[in-house]
Amino acid sequence: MNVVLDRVSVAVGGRTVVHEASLRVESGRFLGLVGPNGSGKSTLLRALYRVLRPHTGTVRLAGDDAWRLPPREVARRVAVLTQESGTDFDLDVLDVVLLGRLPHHGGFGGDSARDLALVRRALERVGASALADRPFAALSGGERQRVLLARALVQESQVLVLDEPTNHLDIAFQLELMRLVGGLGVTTVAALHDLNLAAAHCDEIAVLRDGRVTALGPPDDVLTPEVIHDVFGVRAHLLRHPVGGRPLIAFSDDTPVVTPHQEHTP
Ligand SMILES: Nc1ncnc2c1ncn2[C@@H]1O[C@H](COP(=O)(O)OP(=O)(O)OP(=O)(O)O)[C@@H](O)[C@H]1O
Repeated sequence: MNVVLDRVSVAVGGRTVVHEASLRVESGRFLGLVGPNGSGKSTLLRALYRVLRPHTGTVRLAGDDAWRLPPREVARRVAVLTQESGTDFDLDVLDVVLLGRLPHHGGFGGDSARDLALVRRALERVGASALADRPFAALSGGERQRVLLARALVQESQVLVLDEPTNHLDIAFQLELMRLVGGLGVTTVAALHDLNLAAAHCDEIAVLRDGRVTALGPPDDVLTPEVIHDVFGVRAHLLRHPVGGRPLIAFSDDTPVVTPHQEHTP
């Protein structure tokens, strides 16, 4: 299922924070959204998964305007893993993951043997089977993140939206999550802070700056030292990963601390 954003502008708190953003993610491709804090990544994603209505532009899922589709249909098409995904559930882990099946049912009580089998399998895939009967609220940040990924997996959607999915995760599970998501074959849009994870796993990268898409393309074309310096205000060196040759970015701390909006003096 392809995802197309066409000149999407979104305002929050009376201020436009995403300006005419256009993106196209082909079916099964993985787009990474990178950019400084406050550049509008989460806001753009919220417009995509139908939480914040753009004031101009369109979001299309397989050609259909996401804001004209019934919310349940969007929930069937798009699974979301965000930072704020329900940290206040008063439910056991198994039930939290079962919530991912809701878009496929009329409400609670529709859990079938297939649903439970999907939930068990998803918990296994994210290495969280042992947590199944624990209260969700009592889990660590990384354990919660795994469970919420399992919830997204059981949704069996064709589009996956991830907002800083590797937050809280140990390095092994960061890599596992990216590998797992990359192997699902679903269209994925992920806001990522780790440029090396983005370079290693994304088919394409969109760089947001002040709510505008300033660069878009394959990691090799986009994650250049020039773009990184321009957007993040840090000096970067482009290396090659010894295994596979993907871009590997090393940062130097010999640049003065500046915000990307300030003038840089050479
Ligand atoms: N509910 C809100 N009310 C007012 N302003 C908001 C709200 N949500 C976000 N903003 C502002 O919109 C801008 C974009 O925020 P957003 O969370 O989309 O950025 P981000 O790129 O995801 O940031 P980060 O990397 O820090 O998570 C920021 O200036 C933020 O302060």
